[in-house]
Amino acid sequence: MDIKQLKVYIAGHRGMVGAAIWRELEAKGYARLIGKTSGELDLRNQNEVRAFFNEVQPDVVIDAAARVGGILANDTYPYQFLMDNLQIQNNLIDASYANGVSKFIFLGSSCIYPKLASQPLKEEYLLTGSLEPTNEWYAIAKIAGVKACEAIKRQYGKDYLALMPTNLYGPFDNFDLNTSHVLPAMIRKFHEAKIQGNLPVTLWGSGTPMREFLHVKDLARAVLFAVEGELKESLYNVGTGKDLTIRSLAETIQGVVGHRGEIIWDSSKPDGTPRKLLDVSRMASEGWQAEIALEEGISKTYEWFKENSEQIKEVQF
Ligand SMILES: NC(=O)C1=CN([C@@H]2O[C@H](COP(=O)(O)OP(=O)(O)OC[C@H]3O[C@@H](n4cnc5c(N)ncnc54)[C@H](OP(=O)(O)O)[C@@H]3O)[C@@H](O)[C@H]2O)C=CC1
Ligand SMILES: C[C@H]1O[C@H](OP(=O)(O)OP(=O)(O)OC[C@H]2O[C@@H](n3cnc4c(=O)[nH]c(N)nc43)[C@H](O)[C@@H]2O)[C@@H](O)[C@@H](O)C1=O
Repeated sequence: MDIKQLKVYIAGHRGMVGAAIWRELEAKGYARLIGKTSGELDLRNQNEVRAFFNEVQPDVVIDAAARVGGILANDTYPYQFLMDNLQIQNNLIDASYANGVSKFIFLGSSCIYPKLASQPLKEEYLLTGSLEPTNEWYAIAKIAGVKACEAIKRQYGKDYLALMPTNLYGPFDNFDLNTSHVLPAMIRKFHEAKIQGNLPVTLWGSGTPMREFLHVKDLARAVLFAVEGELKESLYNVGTGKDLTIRSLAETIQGVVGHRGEIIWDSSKPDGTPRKLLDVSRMASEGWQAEIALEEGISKTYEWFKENSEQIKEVQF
């Protein structure tokens, strides 16, 4: 059968990641994509999810639905980050298994690895140490998802796997200053400060933590690669393999935006994990690597932000 005729359900297709995967698959000719908003189908509700799978019978499921947010949101709403994510992924994985879905792709996050693990982070470092406290709730849910896919693959030989992306950014990101991740927050803060006459910009923490950033189009390419390929393992890191300090990121974004004011570091806000650089050699050995350089990706995202500033997404809990 032509793989492009498979029914592919993208859970969370309106989010930054789900929408990018939808665009990627659509552009490659996938003709039977399925998506439901959270208003149409609350994935925390097991009965609704079971009924949906019984009716639609997808062949492939991509789980890009989750409770997602930056460091402050994770730290402020531990119960939602733990429970919503467990419920969403358990319902999706179990309904997929029960309905004979042949391929399931689960998206986790690089925060699943121990806070102080050696760098770069290899897949086998999972569960070898304590987690970063600001996001341990979310990380524990994501680890359960990784393990559920691994268990199905091991016990039933099914192609259920987990991709662990590093910090992502791109069009349709969340630009709410309380709940967003750092990169969209910096774009918005520097842009708004610039148009108000280069006012000072306040950023969080010390600026010393290091982070790795992947453009969401690259992640969507990795998901397509996993849909079309037979990846051997059940867990793959997905990143660029390069990181930088938050201070350097700020200077890069300040340059792209053209802001000429002061930067103030608010030490009352958390730094989070000191470093979480992914070892991307496992994905590279399968034949996939990132393509979009950070500065190019930031410039494109800033252009998108300016063109869509009337309708930018602000996710509030
Ligand atoms: N953003 C990042 O930096 C990173 C993200 N990831 C992972 O990528 C995935 C997607 O993240 P991202 O696109 O950034 O997040 P978004 O917040 O942009 O999108 C999340 C999507 O999940 C859906 N969703 C949330 N709760 C429910 C629910 N109860 N029922 C149905 N749908 C629900 C939302 O649907 P609706 O819009 O209809 O409400 C939304 O479209 C997540 O698994 C995340 O862990 C991994 C690493 C980094
Ligand atoms: C993807 C990943 O995302 C989260 O982890 P995080 O990487 O720590 O998150 P972040 O992007 O919000 O911050 C990165 C760094 O940047 C600093 N920082 C400076 N100024 C701002 C600022 O204005 N906003 C934000 N949000 N951070 C700022 C901030 O203090 C921190 O040092 C987890 O949810 C985790 O679960 C997860 O998976």
